[in-house]
Amino acid sequence: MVTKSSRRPAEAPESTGLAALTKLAAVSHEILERELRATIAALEGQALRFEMVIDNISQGICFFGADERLILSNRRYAEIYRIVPEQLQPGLTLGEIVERRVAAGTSAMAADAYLALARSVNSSTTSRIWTANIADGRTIQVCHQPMPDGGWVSTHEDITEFTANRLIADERISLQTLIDWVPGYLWVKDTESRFVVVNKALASDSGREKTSDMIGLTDFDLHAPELAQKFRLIEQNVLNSGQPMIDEEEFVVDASGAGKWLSSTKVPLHNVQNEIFGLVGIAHDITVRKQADVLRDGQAHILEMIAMSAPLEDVLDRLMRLVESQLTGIFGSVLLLDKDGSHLRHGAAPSLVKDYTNAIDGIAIGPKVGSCGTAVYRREPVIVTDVMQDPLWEDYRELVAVYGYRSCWSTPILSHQGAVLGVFAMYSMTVRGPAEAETRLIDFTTRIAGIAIERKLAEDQIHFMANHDVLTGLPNRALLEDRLSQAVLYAQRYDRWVTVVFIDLDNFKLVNDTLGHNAGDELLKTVASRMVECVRATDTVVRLGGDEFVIVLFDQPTNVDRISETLQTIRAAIAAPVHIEEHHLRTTASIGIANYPKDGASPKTLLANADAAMYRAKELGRDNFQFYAPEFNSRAHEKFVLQEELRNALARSEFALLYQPQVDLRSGRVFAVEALIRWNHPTLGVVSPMTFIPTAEETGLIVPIGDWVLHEACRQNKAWQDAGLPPMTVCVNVSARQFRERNLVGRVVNALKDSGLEARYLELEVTESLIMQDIELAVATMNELQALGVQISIDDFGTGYSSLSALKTFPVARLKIDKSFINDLAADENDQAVTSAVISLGQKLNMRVIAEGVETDDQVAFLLKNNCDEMQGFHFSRPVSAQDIEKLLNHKN
Ligand SMILES: Nc1nc2c(ncn2[C@@H]2O[C@@H]3COP(=O)(O)O[C@H]4[C@@H](O)[C@H](n5cnc6c(=O)[nH]c(N)nc65)O[C@@H]4COP(=O)(O)O[C@H]3[C@H]2O)c(=O)[nH]1
Repeated sequence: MVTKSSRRPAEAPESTGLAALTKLAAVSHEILERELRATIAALEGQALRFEMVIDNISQGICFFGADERLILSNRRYAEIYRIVPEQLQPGLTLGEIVERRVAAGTSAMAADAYLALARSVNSSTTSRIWTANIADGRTIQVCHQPMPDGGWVSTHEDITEFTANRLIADERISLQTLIDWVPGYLWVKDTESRFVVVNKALASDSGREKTSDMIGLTDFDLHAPELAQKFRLIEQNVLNSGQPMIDEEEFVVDASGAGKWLSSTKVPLHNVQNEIFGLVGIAHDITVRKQADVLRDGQAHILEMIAMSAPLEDVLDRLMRLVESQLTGIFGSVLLLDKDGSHLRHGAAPSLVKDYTNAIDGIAIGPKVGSCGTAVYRREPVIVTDVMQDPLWEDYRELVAVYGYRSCWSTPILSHQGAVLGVFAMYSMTVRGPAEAETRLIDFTTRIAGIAIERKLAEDQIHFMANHDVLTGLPNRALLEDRLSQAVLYAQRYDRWVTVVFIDLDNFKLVNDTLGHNAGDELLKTVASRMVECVRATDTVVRLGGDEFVIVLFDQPTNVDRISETLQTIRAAIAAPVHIEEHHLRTTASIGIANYPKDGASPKTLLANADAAMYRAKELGRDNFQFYAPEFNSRAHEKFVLQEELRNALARSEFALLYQPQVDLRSGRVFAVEALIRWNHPTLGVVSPMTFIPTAEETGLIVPIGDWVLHEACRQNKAWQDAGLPPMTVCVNVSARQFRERNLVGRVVNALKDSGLEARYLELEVTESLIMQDIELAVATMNELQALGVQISIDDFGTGYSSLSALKTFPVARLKIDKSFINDLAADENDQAVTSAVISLGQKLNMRVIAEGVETDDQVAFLLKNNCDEMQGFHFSRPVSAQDIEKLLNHKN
C-alpha cells in the first residue's frame, strides 16, 4: 500500500468551428485522449510497481514535505511503529504521527522532545543516521535525508535482533580472547566428551591450527586409546556424579611427542533446569614442578640408599635413571677410577648401548682420551659438542660412530678432599652443548655420585680394617673364624684335613723393646709376607695380634709328613735373617699344630688346641713345632690352677728367699748376695721362679710379691749386719712390671726405712731389655734410686741391644754377663768374644763386670785371664738359705 497526495486524470479541451476542423479536432482530441490515457495507464503501472517495491522493502520509509506533512509512507513504517496503516494517510503532520507513535508505545521519547529533535535534524542539510531505543524495548536505526525543498525522507530499520546478535558475537570474541589468554589448557565438553570450546594452547599442543578445528573431536582423536579411555572414564564419572575432579595429576604426551604432567580440574556444567549438559576443564602444566618433585624425591631416595649401604652399582644406576628422567635425549654414564688411579671402570650407564659400555670399560686416562679419560686426566669438565669433530675423540671416533652418540660432556667426580673418584658423562645423539638445566643437573649428579662413591670406599676401608690387620694387611681374627669355618665345611664334605698352625715369634718382644717399635713393625711385616709366600692362595695367614699368627692350611692331604714339610718351609722363612737398618736380626718361632678332624671338630676347638700345642713348643725351649696332643690341655689347666694359687701364696706366707753369694774373682771374698725367690707350694713342693714369675708378671701379682722380696731382703741383710757379719750388698731382682710402677722409689725408701738398712747395701738388678723399653723413664728412675744411694746393675747383659751411647748415660754400677754366654765359654769362640768384649766395655765405662752361672774352673780361668772382676755361680755356691749364708760367711771370710 502506498498512499499518494494526487492521482486525478487529465480533462479533454472543449471544441467549436469548422466540421473538419471540428473532426480533426475531434480526432486529435481522441488521439490525444488515447495517448493521455496510455500515459496515465503507464504511469499508474509504474506507480503500482513503485508502491509494491516501497511496500516490500524491509525498511520503513516516510516522505515529508517542507510543511511537515506526510507525503508518503510504506507498510513497514506502519509495522515498525505499530500504527494502523489507515491512520497514516498522506497529509498528516509530523506532530500527529508522533502522537500516534507515543500512543502505540513506539516512540523513543515524549512527543515534544521528539519534535524538537526532528526539527533540529531537519534544519541541517546533511544526512544523519541514529539509533533510537523505543519504549517497547526495540532498537530502530533511523536514516534521515533532508530534501532541497525543505522536506525530508527517512528510512527506519528494526535492528533489535541484529544488535543482540552483535552483542553475542562481541561477547563470543572477547570470551575466546579471554580463554586464549589462559596460560594452561581450557576446554568445554558436552556429555559425549566432545570438545565444544577449547583455548588456543590446547588446540596448538594438540596439533590443530585453529581452535575451531578441535570442535567435535574427542580424546580418542588426540591421545593413545588407553589414555583417551582413562580420560573418558574420569569425565563420565564427573558427569554422572556431578562431583568435580579437582587438581588431579595427569600425564599426557602432546602432538610433538613431549610428555608433560598436568594438574587438571574438571567441573560439571548445569543449565537453568539444573541438568548437567557438559563439563568445563582446566589444566596447567606442572612438568617443571613435577620434575623438581621427582628430582627431590629421587635425591632423597638415593641418599637413603647410600645411608642404607645399598650396592654402589644400584645407587649409580638409580642416579643415572633419575638424570635421564629429567631430560630428553640424554644418556647418563658413570665411570669409576680404578685402584691403580690410571684406568676407568664401568660404574653405571643404564641407557647406553651395552657393547659401547663394554668397549670403554677399563679405558686409560690421558690427555686425549675422549671426554671422560681427558676430564679425569685434567681434573676438570670436558664438554665435547661434536665427537666427530673434536680432536680429543680422534682415537675413539670409529668406536663411537657405530652407536650414533654425537656430544659427550664429562665432569670429574671428586671426593670432598678433592681426589678424583670417577667421571660422570652425559651423551646425546645431537651436536650440542649442555643447556642451563643440564649444567645444573651435572653439578647435582656429580655431587651425589661423589657422596655415594666416597661412602662406598669408606665402607670398603672400614670392612677391610675390620677384617684385616693394619700393619701387615693380613686377615685378622674376625676373618679367621669365617675362613676356618669354610675350610672345615669343605674338609667335611670331601673327607680332607684342615691344618691350623699357631705361630708365636720367640724373641719379638726383645726386638721391640730394644730396637724400638718401628724395627718391631718391620720385622712383623717381613715375617708376615714371607709366610704368605710359603702357602697357597687358598690358605689363610692371619695375624692375631702382637707376634702371634695363625695359618689355616685348606684342603690338606691326610698325611702328617706332607704337613711337616710345609711347616719346615714356614720355619725356615721366619728364621731367615731380617735386615733392619744396620741390624741383622734372626727370629725363631714356636709353632703349634692342630688338625681337623683329629684334634677338634669346630674352629674354636682347633684354634684352642693349636694354641696349646704352641705353648708346649715354647715350654720345650722355643724354636720348634709341636703337633697337638690331648694332654696339652691339662697343662693349660695346670697353669690356670697355678695362677689361682699364686694369688693366695703371699697371704699364706708360702714364699721364701734363697741367697746366692757373689765373690771377688781375685780375692775370693763374698761381697754380695743375690736374693732369689722360692715358692714353697703345699703340694707341688718348691716351685722355681722361672715357672711362676712370668705368671706373676702376667697377672700383676709381681708388684706385691716384689714388694715382699724387697722388704725381706733388706730386713735379712740388716739382720746379718746386726748379727755381726761383715756388711755386704744384697741384690734384688726388679721385673719390668715393678719397674714401671709409679712409686717404685717410694717402695724402696719404705723397705729401707722399715728394715733400717743403709741404701748403699742394696742393689737392684734390672734387665737390659727393661731399660730399653723406655730409656728416658728408666734413666730418670735409676737416677732417683742412685740419689738415695741404692746401686743398680744390669742383669742378663749381652742379650739385648743396648747401644753404647745409651749405656754411657746409665747410672749403673755393674754389668752382669748373662749366663748363656758363660755356659759354653770354654768351647764357643763367639761366647768368648762377647764375654771379653763386655768385660773391656765395662772397664772403659768404669763399671764393674760380674759373670753369672759360673760352674767350672775353666770358666773361672777364662774370666781371670780376661780381667773379669767378679763372679756368681754354682762353682762357688748354689743359692742357699739365709742361715746357710751365715754359716758360709763365717766359714769362708
Ligand atoms: N745353671 C746355673 N744356674 C745358676 C748358676 N748360678 C746361678 N744360677 C741361677 O741363675 C739365676 C740367676 O738369677 P737371674 O738371672 O736374675 O734370674 C732369675 C730372676 O730373673 C728371676 N727371679 C728370681 N727371684 C726373683 C725375684 O725375687 N724377683 C724377680 N722379679 N725375679 C726373680 O728368676 C730367675 C731364675 O731364678 P733362679 O731359678 O733362682 O735362678 C737363678 C740362679 O739359681 C749356675 O752356675 N748355673
